[in-house]
Amino acid sequence: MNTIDTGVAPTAPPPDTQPDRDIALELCSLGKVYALKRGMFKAPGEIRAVNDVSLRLYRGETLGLVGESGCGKSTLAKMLLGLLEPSSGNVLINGQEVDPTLRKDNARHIQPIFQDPYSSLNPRKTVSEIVGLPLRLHRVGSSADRQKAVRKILDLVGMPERTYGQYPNQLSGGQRQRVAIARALILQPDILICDEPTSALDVSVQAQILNLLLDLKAEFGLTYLFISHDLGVVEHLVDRVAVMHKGSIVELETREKIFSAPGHPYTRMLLASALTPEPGLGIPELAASE
Ligand SMILES: Nc1ncnc2c1ncn2[C@@H]1O[C@H](COP(=O)(O)OP(=O)(O)OP(=O)(O)O)[C@@H](O)[C@H]1O
Repeated sequence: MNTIDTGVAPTAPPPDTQPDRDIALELCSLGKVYALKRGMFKAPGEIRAVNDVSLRLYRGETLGLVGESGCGKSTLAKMLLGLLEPSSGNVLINGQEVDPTLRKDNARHIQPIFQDPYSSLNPRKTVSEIVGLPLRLHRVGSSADRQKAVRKILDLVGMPERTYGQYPNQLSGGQRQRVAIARALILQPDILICDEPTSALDVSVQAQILNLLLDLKAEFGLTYLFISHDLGVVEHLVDRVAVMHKGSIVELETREKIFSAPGHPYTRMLLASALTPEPGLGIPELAASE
């Protein structure tokens, strides 16, 4: 997507308070400033990548986070996962503050699915080793229990048994993403951070993976933060949408409201500039198998 300059200064949406709902993930005035070193052509400085973001993910919902490239989506995701320390504010998972030094503990509650399954899978490990590794690291069960759990989850994500001993380079793109999903789920987290999980895949495979994510959410009652610049995909998947612009959330509304009556000028420009979804992304009807 091209850079859009609306000339509109980000303004915070009204506070998100739904007192009767259980909060899975809460971001409190989260900020990240990257320091820039002096280069040959540039003076030292800083980039405010995420600016005072407060958001709640209610248990069982899918919240879409949309915005053009460079608006701070991945920086935000990394802070939620404890992969990057916030410059200000904090993150609460199930009411507990995330401590970036306790990444292993966080991993039991929140897991990522990234855009490129190839680079996120260890090329020297087999499918079952990759999926079983979190269980070994967390010392869950006996070796036999772990093998059973790995087979169960691989079956659930639609991986054929013949692939269990294969390496990532022997798999299709869609299969690699299925393995990444199985690995994300093996510790039974409550929350998945899906950062552009289908944008590296062919359109037909995208739909299968999105269907799979929908099925898994229903089966395990998961909460998703679904980060995407593809508004066509977001419209099919999410309950609410947070629109991010220049590091700030400028609008947070239900999917219906965002797509039928967007309130912020930036949201309107984003929708106007979005490409029409490609044919074949009528997600619910497509089969979830490869
Ligand atoms: N490690 C870093 N050091 C300095 N600046 C960074 C670093 N990582 C990201 N940035 C800058 O922070 C801003 C937000 O980047 P980020 O990757 O979070 O955006 P994004 O919305 O995820 O973009 P994309 O959709 O292209 O991945 C950008 O201006 C980017 O150049």
